[in-house]
Amino acid sequence: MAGLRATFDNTVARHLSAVGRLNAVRAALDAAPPSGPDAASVAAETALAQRLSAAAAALRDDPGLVHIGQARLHASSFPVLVPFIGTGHLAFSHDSREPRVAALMRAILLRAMASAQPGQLEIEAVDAATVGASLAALQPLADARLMRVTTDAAGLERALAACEDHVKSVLRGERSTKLVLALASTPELNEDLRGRVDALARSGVAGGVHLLAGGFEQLPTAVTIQVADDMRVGNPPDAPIGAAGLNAPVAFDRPLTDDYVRAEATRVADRAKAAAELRFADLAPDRLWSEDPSDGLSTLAGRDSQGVLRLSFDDETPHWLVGGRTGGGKTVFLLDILYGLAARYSPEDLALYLLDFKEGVSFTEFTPQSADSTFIPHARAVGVESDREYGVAILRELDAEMTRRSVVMKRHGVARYSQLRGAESLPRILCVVDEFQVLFAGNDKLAREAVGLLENLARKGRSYGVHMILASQTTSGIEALYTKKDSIFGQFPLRVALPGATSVLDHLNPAAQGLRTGEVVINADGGIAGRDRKVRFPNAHAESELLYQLRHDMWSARRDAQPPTVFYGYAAAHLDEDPRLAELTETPRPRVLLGRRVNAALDTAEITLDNTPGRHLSILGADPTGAHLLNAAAISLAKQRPQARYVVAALAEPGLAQATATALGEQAELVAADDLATVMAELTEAAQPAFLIGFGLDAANLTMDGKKALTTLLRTGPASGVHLLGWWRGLRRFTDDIGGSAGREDVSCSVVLNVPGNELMGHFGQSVMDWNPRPGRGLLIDRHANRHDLMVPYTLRETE
Ligand SMILES: Nc1ncnc2c1ncn2[C@@H]1O[C@H](COP(=O)(O)OP(=O)(O)OP(=O)(O)O)[C@@H](O)[C@H]1O
Repeated sequence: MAGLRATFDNTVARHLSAVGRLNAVRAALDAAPPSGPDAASVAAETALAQRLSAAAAALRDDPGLVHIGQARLHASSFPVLVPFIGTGHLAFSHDSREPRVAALMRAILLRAMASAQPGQLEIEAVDAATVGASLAALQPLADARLMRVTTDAAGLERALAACEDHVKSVLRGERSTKLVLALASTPELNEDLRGRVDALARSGVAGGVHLLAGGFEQLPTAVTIQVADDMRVGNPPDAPIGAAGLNAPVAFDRPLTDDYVRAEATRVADRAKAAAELRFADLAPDRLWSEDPSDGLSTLAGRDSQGVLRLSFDDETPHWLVGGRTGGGKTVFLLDILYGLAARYSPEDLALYLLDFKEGVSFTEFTPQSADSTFIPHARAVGVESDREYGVAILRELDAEMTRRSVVMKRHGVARYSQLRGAESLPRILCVVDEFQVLFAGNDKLAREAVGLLENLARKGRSYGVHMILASQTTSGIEALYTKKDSIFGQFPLRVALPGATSVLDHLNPAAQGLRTGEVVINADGGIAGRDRKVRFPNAHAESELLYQLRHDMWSARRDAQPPTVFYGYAAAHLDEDPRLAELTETPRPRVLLGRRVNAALDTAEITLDNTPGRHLSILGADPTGAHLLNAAAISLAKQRPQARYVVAALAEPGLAQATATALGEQAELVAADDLATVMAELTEAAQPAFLIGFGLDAANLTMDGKKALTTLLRTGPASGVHLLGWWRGLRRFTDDIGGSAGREDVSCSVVLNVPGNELMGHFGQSVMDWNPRPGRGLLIDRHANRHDLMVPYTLRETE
């Protein structure tokens, strides 16, 4: 209300001032003799013209007045200023087909834009008769989105609608910016359109809209400029100063050259662009971690002419959906948001779970690196080029966290996260999944689980302070969500459309068309048309020093925040990095460390070799990783069973087999292929703790006796501490060697490498059907524990 009153008062004051000025001009002119260039009247006119010139000079810098030319009074002349922005409208009797009108309009628009505060003025222009040519020199303003030029009837309608919206929002006190409707030349105006133009003219000044209208003899409350050989300026017909107008011919100013107009327009556009920019430095608050997450998380997303846009994760907009083509700025936008949030909320109040898959954003930024061991202390888990399994594991973790929170909330008798904050300060959780559609790839059991988890998180997350950003660069990615379960889509009211986004907004909403790098459309109404705000967001990449500084500041203030668990999908895993290795001590129930499990904890993939039947390990598949696994297994065993006998059969990868024997030390024996059967029988017979480590057992040329020695060892060995760890490069040979399905339970642990799931089912059952072999991954199957885990097998470094 106060805003409206101030605007009204201001308008009245300006109006009165303009009236005063015009009356002064009129009085001076009326005082001059109407004609007769006698000496006395020439002297009087000259004096008058001088006074008017002085007055005009004093007013020249008033941005509300525009200079249109020199009025001639017989032998003298004075500048003519007419009120415009903030006070009234200007109409010309001719449209922009008249070159003098076109030139004057260009000059007036340029001056108006140049003297407006950045972001305070926009131009809607219509030029049908010259198809935009009369305003072409102002193109830099159009490029900078300060001016929109349309050339047809549909464009005129849209421009009128934009002006009407503008008036309404100014009258409602929602904005105070100005809009110029420049009708350089209009298509044929029917009664309805003409009525709308008149209505805008009548309400426009109070509503912040000013008309610059070519081809209008009459326009409510406008000063009309009659273009004839000698131009005359008329008053608004209903203005209190009368209808006589300025009774003097006015010579137009010499037109500005197109080059000059273009250069000035470029300068104005650049200035506006710089002023509309939100800097990365503006994202962080003055004081780190000073905001309270009880009612939601919020941060700055960008800026437009209306000012800065703040976005939230709260009950209204609990989750966001982000789309944009590759190179559209998704990484930068997400960095802006995540750094903005991390700078506002402490790690006790905000926990980040960040997942990226191969084709999109990388969250390495948040993790400790070899060159820089700092990290963002809010990050709890980060998946860089993750496997789907890791993504689903994190979603499971978050789902379990919601269950935990529901128990805590019940205990405190509250139903919402915000109420819980009074009793317990659990952090709000933000989980970002970039290229989330990867989770659905394959349409298998894992995909179905992912859909179920996402739906649950989307539906219930807001109550438990768990929020999500799902991002995708492809239409099919976004549509995948819709086709999976449209109920998920509805849980994402906040849509973020970056350049190239096609299906994030409603399909009838064209707002994301033509977006440029650094621009984003935000729509908090599920993407419906008309609820968009287009802002520019800071380029975090261009401010790497600030980024570095902020990360270091947060890291220094981290208190006891631990580094995140990080899963680098592309990285190999090594036994010597496993903290468990150092903890191993002598035991009759040794654990075999094999790799890193691809789960939320990223813990060790291991099996225990105790004396229950079947405790042997088979490694299956031609992938040479099999040899590396045997090496890791042997080294972990040697620490726990130093007194046992170790026999190494080097039937494949002899170099690694030899290196393994060497690593085992003195107690290791290498056995030749021909002696294998004998040694197996001997180990079974001796019934002393022993491990047979077979590299390439498929190459063993076993006779019937040899096969028997093997199956006997498998069946009876574990009871006396005799275990086989063998690598078969083919599944068929392995199943034959163990006696087919009859021997199935005799080897209860396996690591499958490059053997596809459909081939495994015969031996391992339906549950392994979806196993999809890929480099650097294995499937650890423990029949006794009835589990199978995806793992990254331990391998030796290339230099080892
Ligand atoms: N706000 C911005 N202002 C100016 N340039 C920007 C802005 N945001 C991004 N860019 C530029 O656009 C390019 C692409 O940005 P970004 O890496 O974020 O895209 P992306 O969509 O994540 O692409 P990809 O998926 O291929 O990694 C970068 O060179 C970046 O500097």
